[in-house]
Amino acid sequence: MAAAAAAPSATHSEARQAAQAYLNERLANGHDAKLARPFTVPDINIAPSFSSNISDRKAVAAQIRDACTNSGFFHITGHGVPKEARQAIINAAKRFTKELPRPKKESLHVKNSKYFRGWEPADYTYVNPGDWSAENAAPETKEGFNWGYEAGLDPTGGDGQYRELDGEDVNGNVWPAEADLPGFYDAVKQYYAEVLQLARHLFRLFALSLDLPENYFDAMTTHPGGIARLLYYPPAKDPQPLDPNQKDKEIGLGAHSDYECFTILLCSTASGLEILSPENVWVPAPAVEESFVINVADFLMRWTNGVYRSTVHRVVNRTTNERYSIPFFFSINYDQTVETLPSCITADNPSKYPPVKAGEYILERLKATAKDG
Ligand SMILES: O=C(O)CCC(=O)C(=O)O
Ligand SMILES: [Fe+2]
Repeated sequence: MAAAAAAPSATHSEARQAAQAYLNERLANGHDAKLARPFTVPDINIAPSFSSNISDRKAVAAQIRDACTNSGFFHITGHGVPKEARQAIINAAKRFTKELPRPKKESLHVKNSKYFRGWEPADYTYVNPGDWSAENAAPETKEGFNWGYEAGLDPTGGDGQYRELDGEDVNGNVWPAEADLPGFYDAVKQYYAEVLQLARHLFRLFALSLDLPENYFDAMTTHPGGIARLLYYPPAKDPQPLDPNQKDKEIGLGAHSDYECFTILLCSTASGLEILSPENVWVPAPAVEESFVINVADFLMRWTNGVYRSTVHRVVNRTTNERYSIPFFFSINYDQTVETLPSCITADNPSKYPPVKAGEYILERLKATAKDG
């Protein structure tokens, strides 16, 4: 059953504690893990998935299933998102970071948003959320700007039913004034429209990959959650090569797993993203030209009863170059309550999770990473 009308939601603490426990467990264990096969981030050309022939679409879906049950990360090429839109959003990230004066950024400060939208300064988040009050707590080096879905960014025009993370009939986005950053909103809109439609397409492939009808998620993504961020990582002051025995001091973004269903990530430069293998080794995600990185996030892991893997990752800029990235975290309609997907329940793997409303789960996870959360 996908939608459960009167089903109770999971408690907030369940969402928070399960996620923290998972992260702790992943960071602490794994040295003895025996892998059935190498941990890889495969390249998947999804061009055949746009074919009218179902067997072509199923062939791509099979590759996605393989990646999601192994590393939980893959690259896609053949996605059809134009180069101009990708360049324009990287440029928008640079302009927001470098051209918007500090007082204008302050007026968009994320601390003023109960939905975590707006400007997130570098010292606002900590490498290990939870220890931010400890004396030696290290701030992350990244700076960012967050926004979410709004019907005006959706090429379908939406269905008029968007609800915020807490179910409110409002939209929590905040934007710089057009006069302060001319053309910024347009670049965001052009890119967001592209990745939103790509995400809906990918969800159809996820459905096939999970032995569900291809349109299984369509009605759940008519006014979906879709938080995106412009991220800036400053050059390393003291660049250090990746070394499992050394403790990195300059962490751009601390170890975490993403919260929603899956992430579509665009990066300006090759290096920086590192993925934690089951043996507890940080593996650099290799850059693939023209590609996006796709990774499974926690809500989908939960929804698939753990069949699909949400994998811990972090970002360390080990170069003296600036790094920009644009993650897009795709969710379903925030007001949708879900139960474990039927194709992921077997006699050996009974449902592990109670029903949960998408927005409530994600809001709780966002609160847990914030300073005052
Ligand atoms: O900047 C990146 O490459 C990854 C960002 C990321 O993991 C996140 O924002 O969750
Ligand atoms: Fe992430």
